[in-house]
Amino acid sequence: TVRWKKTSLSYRIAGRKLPISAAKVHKVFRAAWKLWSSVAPMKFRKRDRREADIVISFHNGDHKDGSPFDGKGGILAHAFLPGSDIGGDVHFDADEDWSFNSTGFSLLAVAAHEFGHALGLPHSSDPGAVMYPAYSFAPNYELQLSFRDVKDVQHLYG
Ligand SMILES: CC(C)C[C@H](C(=O)NO)C(=O)N[C@@H](CC(N)=O)C(=O)NCc1cccc(N)c1
Ligand SMILES: [Zn+2]
Repeated sequence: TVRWKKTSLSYRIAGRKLPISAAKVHKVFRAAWKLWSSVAPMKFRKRDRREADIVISFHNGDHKDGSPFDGKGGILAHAFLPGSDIGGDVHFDADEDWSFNSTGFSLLAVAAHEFGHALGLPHSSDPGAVMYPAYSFAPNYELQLSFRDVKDVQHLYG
């Protein structure tokens, strides 16, 4: 299993292609990190310096990392497992209708899922898990980690 050797990680939101207001995106990402840091001894700090551990960005189609996006629907985002350079980075498909309410794809739900991958978590077979492969809409206030998510992240970092 691949995991970070340190418990304090920095993340940077790169690029200008934010589909929605930067303030809202920052708020959603902080909330998504909080889901994981509330059950594992990890700290996540936003850093604007280049050498952040985790770089988060939005891209359309082929963005030269070997895993091109596919327009609306289908692949929503992907993340690289812990490691240097691109390790831990998270890419969101800029062609999706990202949203904070009931329409479109919930940026919070997808971020929580991708951040799980960035911590080293694979997909989980538990349909209620944030790490379940397929997206299922839940209102933001209802989004929470399943027992399986907690067990899996504590297995890595607990
Ligand atoms: C093979 C992977 C690159 C697929 C990609 C994924 O799992 N990224 O982490 C992905 O975007 N999967 C879609 C599958 C789909 N279109 O239903 C997804 O929704 N993943 C993100 C997601 C978001 C929120 C919750 C869950 N369970 C999954
Ligand atoms: Zn996934």
